[in-house]
Amino acid sequence: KVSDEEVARLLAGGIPSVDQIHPCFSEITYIPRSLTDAETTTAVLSMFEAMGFINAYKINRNTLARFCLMVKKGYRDPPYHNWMHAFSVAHFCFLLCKNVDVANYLEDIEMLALFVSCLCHDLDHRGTNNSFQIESRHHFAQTISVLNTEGCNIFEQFSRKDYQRMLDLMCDIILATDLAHHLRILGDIQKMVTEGYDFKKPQHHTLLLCLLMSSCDLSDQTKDWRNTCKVAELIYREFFSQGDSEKAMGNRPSDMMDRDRAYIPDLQISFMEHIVVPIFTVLKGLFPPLAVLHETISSSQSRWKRISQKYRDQGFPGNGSLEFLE
Ligand SMILES: COc1ccc(Cl)c(-c2nnc3c(C)nc4ccc(C(=O)NCC(C)C)cc4n23)c1
Ligand SMILES: [Mg+2]
Repeated sequence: KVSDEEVARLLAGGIPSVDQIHPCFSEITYIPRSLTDAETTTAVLSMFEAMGFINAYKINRNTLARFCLMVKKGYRDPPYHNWMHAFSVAHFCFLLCKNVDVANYLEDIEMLALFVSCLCHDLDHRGTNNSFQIESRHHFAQTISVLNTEGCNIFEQFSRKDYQRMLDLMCDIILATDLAHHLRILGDIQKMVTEGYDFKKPQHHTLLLCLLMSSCDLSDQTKDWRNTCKVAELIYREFFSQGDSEKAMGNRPSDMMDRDRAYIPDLQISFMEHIVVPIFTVLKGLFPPLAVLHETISSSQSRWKRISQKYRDQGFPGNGSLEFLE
């Protein structure tokens, strides 16, 4: 699946510093989707290097390059849940590592597990989300199969104990990307922040890893309005094609997936209110420097409300089309 030539080509120029990828690459406002697909694989290597993982964990560069190429190939090409999504999720994890003192909250191995889980968390996503099926198990299974591929196991030099810990961490983190799981533990996360984070409590580490994974998974919402619109366009293109195939099978899709019944502004208002805002509110509680992200999200939320009102007043059919995205 990954040729020696591809690996050699990726490593040919050496691993650039993140500032060579882009001077603003480590800033909280940087938009990872601005990079071209071709630049992303090198950028992943640069992030591994910048976070000190290559030296700290004696990761073999050839193995790392092959692993990254293998993960990238492990993504299909639906409108949203593709490699660019995984890359942007991993970039936000890098931003957290560089802009917040996570080292006071998590062990290094937990940070590495989070970053690798971000890269792999939606592996082989088909662009559909059958609620009855816990797809996150499949994404974790795919992660294991990448690690078991010849020349791709970036953790092969780990002790048996550390290797087992890494796999347990990635399993917990990737299974946490299921939104239903997130909604179940949100109360515990909020309680943890109110009580005060306790580094000595393993449960606090697990809850924090789940919170950080969810915030990375939704980090598109922390960028500018143009990015928010672009992402909404991709998400609903994916949702509506699932709805179309459900109709073709004679089933009635949920409103969210039905291009004839979805009213996108209201769906986004509800998604922001129930999922995005609570996550970044609790994140701001833990890490005050991230308050700026909460402000961005709140302004997007009010912008969706203005759009919703405007198109209601104009008797907008709300037929799921996206031309309202000014
Ligand atoms: C963190 O895990 C996921 C998994 C899958 C997706 Cl698509 C997303 C995601 N990422 N960006 C978005 C945006 C902009 N809008 C969304 C609107 C609705 C839903 C959705 O799944 N609603 C049903 C649920 C609440 C029971 C997800 C949306 N979403 C995040
Ligand atoms: Mg995802």
